[in-house]
Amino acid sequence: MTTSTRGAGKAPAVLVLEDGRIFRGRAYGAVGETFGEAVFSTGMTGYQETLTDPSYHRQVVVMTAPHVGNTGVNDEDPESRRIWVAGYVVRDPARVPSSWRSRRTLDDELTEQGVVGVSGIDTRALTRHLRERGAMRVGIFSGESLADDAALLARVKEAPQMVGASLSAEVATTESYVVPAIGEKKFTVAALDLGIKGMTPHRMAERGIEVHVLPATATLDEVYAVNPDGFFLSNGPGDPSTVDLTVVKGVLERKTPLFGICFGNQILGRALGFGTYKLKYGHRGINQPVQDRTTGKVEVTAHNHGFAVDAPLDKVSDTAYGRAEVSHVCLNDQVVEGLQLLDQPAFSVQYHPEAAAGPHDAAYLFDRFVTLMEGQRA
Ligand SMILES: NC(=O)CC[C@H](N)C(=O)O
Repeated sequence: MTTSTRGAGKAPAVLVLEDGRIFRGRAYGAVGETFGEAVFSTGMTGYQETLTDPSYHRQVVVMTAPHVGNTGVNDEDPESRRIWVAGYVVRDPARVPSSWRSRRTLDDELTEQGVVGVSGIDTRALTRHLRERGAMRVGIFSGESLADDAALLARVKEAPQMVGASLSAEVATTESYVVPAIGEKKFTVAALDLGIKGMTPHRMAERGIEVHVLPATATLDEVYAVNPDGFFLSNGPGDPSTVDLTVVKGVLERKTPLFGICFGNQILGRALGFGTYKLKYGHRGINQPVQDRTTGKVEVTAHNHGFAVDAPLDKVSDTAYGRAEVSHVCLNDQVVEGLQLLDQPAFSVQYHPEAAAGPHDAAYLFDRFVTLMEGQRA
């Protein structure tokens, strides 16, 4: 969806929302044009992790934090091999980054990777607009010879919608690979890569898990070929209603311990027979309060989701795989943030316990997965 050229960093740029609202600023990163779904992230830090999270594929991310790029770009924090956001919107980019880890400026990195952005616009007004009207399609256009606004708006209206988009295959690995356990190997996990972040297998490896990361298209036979103690469903971009449920249902039938994160939670939900729906503007950021309904504890958590599971909060549901309940809920809006099965070892969360970036409150969920795998062996 993106075409771009290098250089001309301060060219005029225009951001056009599909409802006709327009913001004018200056080019940030590559000069050119791009289209996607406009969403906002409330994370004050962690922009490298956000940019490289494959779940942001086809989304134009608006940063509510007014200063972005202050710590530059380092080689340690990316969550995948490239930047995935379709476009980037900031108020006031840092001109001089400062960090002992910084290797280059964020502007240079965006330019290098051909990511079209815009700076110098009122991101607070834009965020309030998206909050009131909901996430919607957007285009960013920059360069010296911009077409008139009506022509740009017509192009935005031709861009694809997020509802109905099947995107995992565009971001996931095509070859399986192994992330070795750190220290003594205790378990083997088959992880379906629907757009996995690098920190996720690392969090498992830290707990003695050897993680076999499999392409999104892996079959049930390929999952069981690695002789897994557990099965993991990753985060990922797109609409969960487009995902084929054959593999996850096969895993549930065999009662293999299962853990899912974000897209994985939505897929587990659908496999259990719950619906998924699009939130008005979603949850993105690293400061979202979630209650674990099992313990009553509240965690501050990292989120990036535009869809959610439609499951009853007030009762246990009977599913094809036994009883299921909502284990976690977002305290801002009562959105379902986790599911657990009561008759077999399977659970998932809608948010990001791998915490890259984000607070580490939810790290215990990886320990829960280990406990389920231990229970299955005992
Ligand atoms: N981070 C994710 O896994 C996102 C899941 C899904 N694409 C959503 O937007 O809700």
